Amino acid sequence: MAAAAASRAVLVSRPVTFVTGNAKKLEEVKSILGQSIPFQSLKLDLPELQGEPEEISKEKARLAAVQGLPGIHHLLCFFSFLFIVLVFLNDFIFVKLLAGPYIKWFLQKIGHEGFNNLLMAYEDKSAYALCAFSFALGPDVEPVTFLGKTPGKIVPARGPNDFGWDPIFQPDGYDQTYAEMPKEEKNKISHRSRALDMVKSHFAEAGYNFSTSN
Ligand SMILES: O=P(O)(O)OP(=O)(O)OP(=O)(O)OC[C@H]1O[C@@H](n2cnc3c(O)ncnc32)[C@H](O)[C@@H]1O
Ligand SMILES: [Mg+2]
Repeated sequence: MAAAAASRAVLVSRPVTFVTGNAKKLEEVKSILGQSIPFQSLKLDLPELQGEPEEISKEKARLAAVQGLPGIHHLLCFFSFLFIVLVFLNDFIFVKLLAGPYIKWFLQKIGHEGFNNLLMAYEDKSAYALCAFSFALGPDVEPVTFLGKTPGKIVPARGPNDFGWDPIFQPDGYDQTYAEMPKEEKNKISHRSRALDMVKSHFAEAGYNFSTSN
């Protein structure tokens, strides 16, 4: 497979652009990717779209490639998106009202406690964290999407409150919330690291060969 990748190696002279305005996400992506994929970050004011995770992520990558960096061809660009999707009741409409693309707004308005209060009536507090990265080679190329998922449940907040819903998400098989875990531990099992593992494999298979100075 290495030989196959080498025979179609693509020389990339620019680092990948990771589109985010969230410093905590950036910190995690830096530590998960290490030196494996050279990237720079860019904050773009993109709309928080609604719909299915994969579609939202792809559309944001398209918008980023077209609006964010006009005139640059062969641009490499990521976009990440994050969801907690509650799976109790199997009631998808309810689920979508409570979570997914609305999580940011929801957290701002009602906080961790409000989120838990809403779920009080339901015994099953199952949830999963989902991360979507869409990678666009340029404005005219269909983005490719990678989804990473970590199952768990929603619990009353525990641990430092410095990153979104980390204090109320406890992954399956752990007695700590994401917020209570050491960062390296979260990064081993998180939705984000699972999606980035797929990104890394994709890059290796595509034979991207970076020749950037940073
Ligand atoms: O869209 P960008 O600019 O990347 O930054 P954002 O803060 O809007 O990030 P998302 O749309 O991905 O995330 C929606 C919400 O989920 C939160 N969030 C994202 N990843 C998280 C994680 O791993 N743990 C806890 N909260 C997270 C984040 O703080 C937001 O409140
Ligand atoms: Mg966002």
